[in-house]
Amino acid sequence: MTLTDDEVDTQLPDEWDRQGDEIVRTYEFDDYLNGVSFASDLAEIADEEFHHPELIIGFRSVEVRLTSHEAGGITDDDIRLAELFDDEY
Ligand SMILES: C[C@H](O)[C@H](O)[C@H]1CNC2=NC(N)=NC(=O)C2=N1
Repeated sequence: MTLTDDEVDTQLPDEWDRQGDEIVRTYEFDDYLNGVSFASDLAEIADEEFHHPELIIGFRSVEVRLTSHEAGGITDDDIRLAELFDDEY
């Protein structure tokens, strides 16, 4: 279920980092409300996919953290969501 370290390294989209059992990207915006709107867009995608990130909304940024809680690590679901989120940005 969880990906191997090599699989994570090769499948992780370019702008994302691995931090332990999570993959992380921080998206930057020109103003606060654009970030909030983007976070809301991601929430819609997450609900459709039934796989939910942690979203940290900053002044002009949205930090996105993905992990697969039930599997206890990083899975294909996390990689898929990262790609869908990048398409939304
Ligand atoms: C019951 C469990 O919460 C659900 O199966 C889904 C909901 N969204 C989820 N989101 C994430 N990130 N990991 C999960 O394991 C997960 N499980």
